[in-house]
Amino acid sequence: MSEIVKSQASPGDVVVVSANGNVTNWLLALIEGGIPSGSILLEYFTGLQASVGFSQEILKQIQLDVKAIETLIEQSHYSQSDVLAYGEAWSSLILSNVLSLKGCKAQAIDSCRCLKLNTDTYQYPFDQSFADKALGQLYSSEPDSVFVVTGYIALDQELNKTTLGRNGSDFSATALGNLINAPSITIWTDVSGIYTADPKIISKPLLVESLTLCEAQALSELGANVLHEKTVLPLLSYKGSVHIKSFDKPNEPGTVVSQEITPTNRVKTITFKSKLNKVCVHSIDELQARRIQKKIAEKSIASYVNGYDITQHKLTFYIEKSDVFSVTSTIKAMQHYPSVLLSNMTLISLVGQNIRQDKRIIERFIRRLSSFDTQEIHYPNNSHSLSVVIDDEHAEGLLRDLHTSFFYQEPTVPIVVLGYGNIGKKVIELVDKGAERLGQSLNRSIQILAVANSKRFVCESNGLALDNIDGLLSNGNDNTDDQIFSWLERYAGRELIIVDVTASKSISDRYKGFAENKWHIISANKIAASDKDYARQVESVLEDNRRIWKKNTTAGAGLPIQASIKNLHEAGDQIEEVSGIFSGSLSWLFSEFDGTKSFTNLLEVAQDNAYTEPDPREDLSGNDVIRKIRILAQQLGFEDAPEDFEAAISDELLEGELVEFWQKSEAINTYYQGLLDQAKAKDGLLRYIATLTPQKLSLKLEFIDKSHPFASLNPCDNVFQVISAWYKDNPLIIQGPGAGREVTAGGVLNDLCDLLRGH
Ligand SMILES: NC(=O)C1=CN([C@@H]2O[C@H](COP(=O)(O)OP(=O)(O)OC[C@H]3O[C@@H](n4cnc5c(N)ncnc54)[C@H](O)[C@@H]3O)[C@@H](O)[C@H]2O)C=CC1
Ligand SMILES: N[C@@H](CC=O)C(=O)O
Repeated sequence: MSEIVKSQASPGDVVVVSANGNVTNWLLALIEGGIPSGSILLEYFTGLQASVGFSQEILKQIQLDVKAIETLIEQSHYSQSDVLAYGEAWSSLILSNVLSLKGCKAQAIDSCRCLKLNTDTYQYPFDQSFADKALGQLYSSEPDSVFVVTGYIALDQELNKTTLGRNGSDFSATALGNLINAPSITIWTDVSGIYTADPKIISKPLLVESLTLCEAQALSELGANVLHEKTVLPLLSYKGSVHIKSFDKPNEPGTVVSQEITPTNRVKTITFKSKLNKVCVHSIDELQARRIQKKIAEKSIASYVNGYDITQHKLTFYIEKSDVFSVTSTIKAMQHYPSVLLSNMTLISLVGQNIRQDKRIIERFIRRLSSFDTQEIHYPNNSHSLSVVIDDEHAEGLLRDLHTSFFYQEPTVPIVVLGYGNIGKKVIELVDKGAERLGQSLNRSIQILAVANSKRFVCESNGLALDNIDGLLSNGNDNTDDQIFSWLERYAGRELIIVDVTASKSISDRYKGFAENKWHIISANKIAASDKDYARQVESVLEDNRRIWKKNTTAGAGLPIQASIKNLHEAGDQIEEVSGIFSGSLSWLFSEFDGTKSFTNLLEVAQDNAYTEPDPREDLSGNDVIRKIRILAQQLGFEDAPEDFEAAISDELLEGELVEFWQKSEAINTYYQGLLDQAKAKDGLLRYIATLTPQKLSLKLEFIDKSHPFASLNPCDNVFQVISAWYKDNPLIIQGPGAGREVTAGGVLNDLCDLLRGH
């Protein structure tokens, strides 16, 4: 902690400390007779001194203090607060000493010098003028020091030391921050901030980046551990920002709470409070009910789902099991008769500013509850939360269901199509035709929010009308500098699917950003997926954010080669080799090219049929197949094998710009006529064959025999021959069209369905 303070604090900053480790519990145990002496404290601080290296004088002081505490307790001459206050006092002495030893001038300050409560309860506010005077003196006498102030302790109205209850140090910190008008307050804790749900129950929940004050308050009232109700009280009048950060990962951004945060009107987090008991007090009027609630609050006991039934004259609420005795005796002392109706109940609440004003959120919440046997739904007084009570046994299941529903799935999934060429147009046409049926079968509707080509984009938050995208695009917004992404910023953090049907490197370079924005990706574009290091980074961010990257069409268009490899792997097969013809355009060209039409004529037809890449040289050079090989190699675990790739054309024919390429038609035709002649001479066929093994990734232009398994293909077919432990003597063959508008767009739709099903 001292390293964090040293690197982050400047002279004049206030650091509020709580007691080290278990010290408060041990002091309490000493008072209550749970432990006979303070030797455990002495052992602890001796060990701490050895590891942290604070001065021997402080250790001696602590030893004297522990002796004095033992004597006080023996003679029963003590107040509990006085004894408990030692924990924080020792912390502040140790931290200020360690900081000074590290060259950061620091002063230990007793918070009773500056924090005085105005009331005799734990309620805010503290005395501003008392704090101003004390802190003014401190600042003028020690202008170049960091002040290490004891948390948890303050003076009460009669100037007696008092403790501030559970999470008292955080309370002291926000109170002091507010009193001194600090621009920001950081609460250092053992978690990286506030999560969308308890990480002990939900694996890898999402970090909540920011909370409005209303959200923080609602959260704290629902018993959130990181943000206690009292901690939030001073923030109601505080103008700065509060950061909740982890001392283990100080460079991570954590969660920020501030009045400045713009409300998103969405569910930000789901709280979970288990082991609750329901208490009921019958035959009381509303005033008596309020008195009971006030008394319980004064005892610093949290009660939830408080409700007074005017017709039945009864008050009901939930409390933690450990508070039952204290609460029931308090109520009995007020001459009322409480009964404990239910035990082992859990309160689960959605929190987000104004969520109760959103009918869709309420409906979705109720729909999720319908498959669970819940006790009661509660609509708290504020409009920022929505709660349900369920028995402990079924609570985790409900939390998981709600968490998936509210953080990983939108009821209407927004889709953005990047690329409006051969494949993009067909994808939109298929979505337009099939969206309703798709929505029904998946129980989630889909909506295309935006479509872009390299020049223009169109967008509509409520979904574009898909029957006239051409018309819309002709008057669309400028996209020459990828301006669509400025518009898309509003969807950062929300579930959205990017469909990349461009062949663009600049779009591929944005995949990591898509993943960081918590967007799913479906790509037909092969560039990102074929770069193994980049693909790994993208996958890792997506996994952390529980998002999916589907890329089936990047090899074999609509053929299920990637899914088959994955299934065989998962089922335990060992794939030894995958070989075949992976280029749809070259497969078509080598089938059709018999010398009657020129090669470049056929190449133009292949381009019109959308078999080639936007730039057909990518096919002839081998680049397109090389990308497919690299994509499959990653799935096979062969990605580090040496590569031996050969182009399907000579290098000089590829030189220059695309227009120059077409100007070289004659030379290109002569080149391919030469290859055809060679094939005929051998009574063979020309094929561009890829082979993947753990030892080698290769791509070769070959003359094969007419009886070869890769000889009899339909024009444009791809063939994948898989040899594995299970398919050894008789290989698995996946064969069919490997390029074209329908098959590829159909493959993209398949990916979309799989993605929406969570595969
Ligand atoms: N044609 C096929 O059979 C198959 C194609 N693919 C892949 O699908 C992708 C698209 O192929 P086609 O539709 O044939 O290409 P295309 O050239 O017809 O369409 C590409 C579209 O992307 C747009 N674009 C380029 N840069 C952009 C940017 N920065 N932002 C937004 N849009 C941008 C272009 O304006 C164009 O509308 C390629 O990556 C290709 O490798 C994958 C499997 C099969
Ligand atoms: N240009 C590609 C299209 C599919 O990926 C090919 O020829 O196979």
